[in-house]
Amino acid sequence: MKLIIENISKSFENKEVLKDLNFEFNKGNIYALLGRNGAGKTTFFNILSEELKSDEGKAYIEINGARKRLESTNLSYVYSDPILPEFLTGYEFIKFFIDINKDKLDHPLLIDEYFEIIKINYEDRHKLIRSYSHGMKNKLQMLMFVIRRPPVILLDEPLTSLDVVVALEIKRLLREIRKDHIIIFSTHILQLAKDLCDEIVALNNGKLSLMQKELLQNPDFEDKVIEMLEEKIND
Ligand SMILES: Nc1ncnc2c1ncn2[C@@H]1O[C@H](COP(=O)(O)OP(=O)(O)OP(=O)(O)O)[C@@H](O)[C@H]1O
Repeated sequence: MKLIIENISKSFENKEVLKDLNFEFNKGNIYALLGRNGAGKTTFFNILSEELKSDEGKAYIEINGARKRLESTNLSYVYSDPILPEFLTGYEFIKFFIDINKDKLDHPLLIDEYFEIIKINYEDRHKLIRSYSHGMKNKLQMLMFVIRRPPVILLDEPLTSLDVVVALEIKRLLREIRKDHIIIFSTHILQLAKDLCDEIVALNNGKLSLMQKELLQNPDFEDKVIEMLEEKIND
């Protein structure tokens, strides 16, 4: 399975943010998407999830050699600022989410079993989402891909608001499911990229480029990445 990016460009007014992106992401890998503030990482994710239209170019998904347009149903998108129905309880929301997706789910777990995975306790499950902390909302968003297991999972700075225990559990979960998915993870935390990711992709000057894998093993990893991002932005 592959996620294929072909000639994607996007400008806002006269600012060219994404410049003719071409790239292939492969199943079984967790990709760290690195870039400076304002490099266009969220814009790229918004285009993949069809929340934003590209000016040019398209994304495709190739499964068993058959290629089709990437659709929002092929992916789960975990936003850095969770967007959830605040007027429902966590439990009501997950029940609703399972109901609307039930035709697509293979052996779904019980609602409470899902909450066990993300360690939201019994009492909190029945509170309004409005009262949840940022980290709890983030965990609830994560459940959406845990339940639905779509081919492509996009995570926009998701672990920063999670406590260390839950962050570790989510990392474990991502490692466990990676073999069946394409996971792209935007982060500014270089140590996290090093810990969790198989490949590093830089978004710089509107272009995507794969960094050398050996960089992950390099003891000066952080310095090298910073150097690379600085160099590219000054080109
Ligand atoms: N809807 C919009 N209208 C105008 N400009 C926008 C819009 N969305 C994004 N931009 C601009 O596009 C550029 C890329 O923004 P984007 O949020 O994609 O960057 P990012 O890499 O996710 O940044 P960060 O790491 O700071 O979250 C920025 O200059 C931003 O101001």
